[in-house]
Amino acid sequence: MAMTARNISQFWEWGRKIICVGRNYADHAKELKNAIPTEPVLFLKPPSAYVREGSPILVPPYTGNLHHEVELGVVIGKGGTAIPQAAAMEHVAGYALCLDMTARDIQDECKSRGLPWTLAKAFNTSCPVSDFIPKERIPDPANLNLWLKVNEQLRQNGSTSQMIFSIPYLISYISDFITLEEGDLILTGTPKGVSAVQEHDELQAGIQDVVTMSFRVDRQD
Ligand SMILES: O=C([O-])CC(=O)C(=O)O
Ligand SMILES: [Mg+2]
Repeated sequence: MAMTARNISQFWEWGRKIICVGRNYADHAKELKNAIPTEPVLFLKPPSAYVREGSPILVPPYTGNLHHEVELGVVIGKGGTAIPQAAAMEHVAGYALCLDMTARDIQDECKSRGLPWTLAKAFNTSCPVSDFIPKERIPDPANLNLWLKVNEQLRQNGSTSQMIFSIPYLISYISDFITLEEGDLILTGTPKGVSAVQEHDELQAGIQDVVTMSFRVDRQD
């Protein structure tokens, strides 16, 4: 069989890790009554969390409060450990619009019991992802409008200029502890406006004039 070169524009098929940053927007930290972090809050999703347009977001049977979180995803093109902030953008191949689907009731229970967020954040279809956006199409990732609608109603509308920790800072910080590899994805946190979704809802999200995507919500059988 002929070897075919892997194409970064299908990074979700590579089986690489998804590193998520939490509480990176003060307005979202406040709406959930969390303190403003002094260091990035990190958690992971497995690559089995990816879902692409055309397939539904599945509500796990154990949650009664599934939330949307619209986020800018940063796709790593060149791996590294202890990457200095000044070189961080050289490690970026591009971007993707992502949702960090969250079982909020399970997360609340995990928080109160001091347990990890895995079942709240890492279940199948917890990471809907848009087409790959090459880096050249987003010259200033620190000034992008992100929005999300549920059944045509605007729920989230924020700007990446509100991030507490910048993309270069996050790449540098994460790579001090977790080696970044080509094809990894960093979810950079959500602005305010998170809310519950139900079976049969239609979610639409976009990055200003760059990309839009839509997903239907279904119940898991
Ligand atoms: O669950 C949370 O609120 C943390 C998080 O992912 C975010 O801020 O994007
Ligand atoms: Mg999030």
